[in-house]
Amino acid sequence: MTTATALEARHLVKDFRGFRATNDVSLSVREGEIHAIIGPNGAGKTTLFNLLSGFLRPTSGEVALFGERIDTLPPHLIVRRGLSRSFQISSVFPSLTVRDNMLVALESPTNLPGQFWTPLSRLETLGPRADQILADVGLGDAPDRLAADLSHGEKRQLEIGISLTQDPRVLLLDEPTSGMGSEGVNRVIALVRQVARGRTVVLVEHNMSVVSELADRITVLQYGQVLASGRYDEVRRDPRVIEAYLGEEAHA
Ligand SMILES: Nc1ncnc2c1ncn2[C@@H]1O[C@H](COP(=O)(O)OP(=O)(O)OP(=O)(O)O)[C@@H](O)[C@H]1O
Repeated sequence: MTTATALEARHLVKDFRGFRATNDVSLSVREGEIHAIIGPNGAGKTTLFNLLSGFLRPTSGEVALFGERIDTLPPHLIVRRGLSRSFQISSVFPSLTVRDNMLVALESPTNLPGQFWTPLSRLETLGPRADQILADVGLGDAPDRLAADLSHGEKRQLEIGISLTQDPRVLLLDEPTSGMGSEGVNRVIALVRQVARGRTVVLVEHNMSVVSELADRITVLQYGQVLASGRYDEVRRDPRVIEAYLGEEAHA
């Protein structure tokens, strides 16, 4: 049985005033897999993420979602096609409760056709959906807490919950464990596994133990180029990858 390609980059190039941050990157993410993008600082991971989600336009090359080009679309239309990315914590409104944050996300313009304000009755129908997603991301017992009072890890849970309001087929997560202690990291690993059920996940991640726990396949970037791509256990043995990035860890 062949697996469909969910997300594909074809010869992507991104230049910033003469500096080539993304250099002929081709990458294929299969439907249903967890795919990690790794690489040293400055390798071009964030730039690639921005290209995949439409927040940057490529200088050349293409991005395709389930076989259809999306690199010419604005981000909100890419979301409607089924690709959603977690934003940094800034997408959370600190002065709202956890549940109200979910309601705001559920009634955002990408979820509802053009209406600036939402009638109370509509918000009420969104409530059960908000509660379900909060339960899925492990915040089912915290609906009335102010987002400002959440721990760093809980904010990331809420943030992932917000990206799930779009019910994406492909979810992009940008360093979901950054700044967390081991307890938070373990919680996020479990959460990513849970949200990956029935969808495709692409994540940028620095923590190699998280990558080894979660990723079916990885793509290693260096100097804006793909150094290696494939199954985690194969790629970690690639001498070029050991040399460039994994270092001591790969010898362990
Ligand atoms: N808007 C921009 N203008 C100019 N240069 C940029 C811009 N965005 C990124 N760069 C450069 O492109 C290169 C890749 O940056 P990018 O943030 O994509 O790397 P990264 O792998 O995500 O790094 P990190 O792990 O440190 O987050 C860096 O040298 C960076 O300075």
